[in-house]
Amino acid sequence: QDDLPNDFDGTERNALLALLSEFNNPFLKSNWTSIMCYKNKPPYWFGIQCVDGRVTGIVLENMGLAGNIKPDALVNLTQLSVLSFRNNSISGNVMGFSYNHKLTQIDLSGNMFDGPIPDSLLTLDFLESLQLQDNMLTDSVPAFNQISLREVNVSNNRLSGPIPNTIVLQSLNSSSFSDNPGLCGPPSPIPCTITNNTPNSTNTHHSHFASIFIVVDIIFLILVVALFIIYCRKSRKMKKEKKRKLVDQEEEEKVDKNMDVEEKGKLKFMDKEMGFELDDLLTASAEGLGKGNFGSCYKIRLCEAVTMVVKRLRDLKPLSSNEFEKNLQAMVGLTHPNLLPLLAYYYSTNEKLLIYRFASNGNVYNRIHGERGTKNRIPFRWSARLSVAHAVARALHYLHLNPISSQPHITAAHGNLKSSNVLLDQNDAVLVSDYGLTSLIALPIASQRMVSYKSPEYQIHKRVSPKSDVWSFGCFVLELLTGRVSTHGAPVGVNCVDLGSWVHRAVREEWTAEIFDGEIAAERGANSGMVRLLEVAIKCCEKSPEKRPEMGEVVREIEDVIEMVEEDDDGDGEFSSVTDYSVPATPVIIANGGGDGDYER
Ligand SMILES: Nc1ncnc2c1ncn2[C@@H]1O[C@H](COP(=O)(O)OP(=O)(O)OP(=O)(O)O)[C@@H](O)[C@H]1O
Repeated sequence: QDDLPNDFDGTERNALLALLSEFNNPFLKSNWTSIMCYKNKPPYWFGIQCVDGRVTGIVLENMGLAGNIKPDALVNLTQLSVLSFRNNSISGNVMGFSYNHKLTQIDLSGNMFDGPIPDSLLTLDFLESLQLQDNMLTDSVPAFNQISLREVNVSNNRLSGPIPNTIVLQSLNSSSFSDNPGLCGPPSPIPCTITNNTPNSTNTHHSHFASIFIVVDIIFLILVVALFIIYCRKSRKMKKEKKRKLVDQEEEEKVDKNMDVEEKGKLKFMDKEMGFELDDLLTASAEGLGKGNFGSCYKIRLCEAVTMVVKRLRDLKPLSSNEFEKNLQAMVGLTHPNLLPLLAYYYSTNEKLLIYRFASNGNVYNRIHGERGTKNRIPFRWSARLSVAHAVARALHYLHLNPISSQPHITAAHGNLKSSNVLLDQNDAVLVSDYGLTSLIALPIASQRMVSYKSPEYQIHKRVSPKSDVWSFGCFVLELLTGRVSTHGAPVGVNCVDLGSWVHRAVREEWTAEIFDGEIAAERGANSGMVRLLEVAIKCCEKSPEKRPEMGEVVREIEDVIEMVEEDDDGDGEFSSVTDYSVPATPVIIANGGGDGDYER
């Protein structure tokens, strides 16, 4: 098996051979033959890195490669993480990177690339190093601002215009931008001056105009000079005064500006200072956790014991700093053991960040669906699922009892409850995240992307309420019970099921036993508890909000189920941990395989 070539349909091999044909390099031509990569063996082709038979790196440095690379040369190399053509003689425009989201390092330095730096580089969320120095690149520097980006060098090119005012670019050394005659503004020492270059035709027109009135101008000038001489002494005194005032004013403006920069550069802590600042987050090592509906999350390791998560928000309403702050400060005082607390936030015109503690055992979506069918799968036991349902119900109940004060108009307290927003910390404590953000998001975007807005009442009456959270909770519990991916919150491209309709149909047609995830259905004595929890979930998913229970009632019903399960559990009463490695007991009833939905979206 290990020796099998794994060439991913040959598309990656073809992409590399297309590159080879551009370079016309005899050594590569003789080397890049036969099988490119074998599964679990080092790659056979020079300069190519593979993992599991997929191309993850192209490193062809100092090889005298010449020729042009096509703009779409990399589209089929979707697993690419490292790309280096350093010190060759490659010319033409830089290729596009729109399909290479895994790229972390790009080095095209020391070539003859010309034309603009492609904007597709801005979409690489995990890019850490970008080396473009010593080329002939023109136009402006794109507004790079990926948090992961630690090194950028565009020196010795033909770039021009002001360096964009992004946190990432502004934190670089001026040497990263040196030797670009047209580049200006900080961090480069060359200031940007406003040029008033009038077009040629206008110049001609002006000179013609000037020649007609030249005599008048001269007479006027003589008069002015005469007047100037007469009033010279008096005006000198006035000028001095004016100049002193201007200097004072400039000094004041400078102080204001510095204060503004200082103000912008600070994190606002919700409760207490945490002993780190924005700079610490920006300079520490960062790892992408994933892209959500409202931004990307990064894991930032500040030191051995402290790991934070920075959520970089996008698609927000246009909010002023005060409005943004007011919305977040309204969450101060929300404390519940099952709510992930917001620790700090950051606002500037271009950047809005939220800072949370890192929950090291990941999210419940991965816990339910991750590693299915592999030996790495850790069974997610029935009692652990019941504990998660209980904790999430308690968190929602707490949110419903403590509405966020600045948001009386936002009636769904969470608004986006789904399994990827339920996290597990190192002790498997359940932490509901992403609450309290509804008021930051414009309604059209919220209605497309947030779970509460997928509820029947929003579809029909364009209304959400705390009962929409109850509906989202019902869908979440159905996901826990069935092991099937719910439509509401499934990642793009994953098979999923409208669980509410699917379960109703299953109950109506009396194939109830097939509802439960095979992994839990096989557990001894679990059935009656699972059926009770299923009934709770079905009630929560009622089409009419009025028929759904309040969260307090849901908590009580789940506690009844827990009590029943503990009694049935031969008196041992121990609930398994969410990451329980123990093997399930004897199988009892038929069940689905979990994971792959029969009904696609
Ligand atoms: N504090 C945290 N600790 C650990 N993982 C986290 C933390 N916050 C977010 N994540 C993970 O980072 C990834 C991206 O999270 P994010 O909230 O941006 O997107 P999402 O939950 O997939 O969708 P949405 O934007 O709709 O909430 C998810 O896998 C999420 O579980």
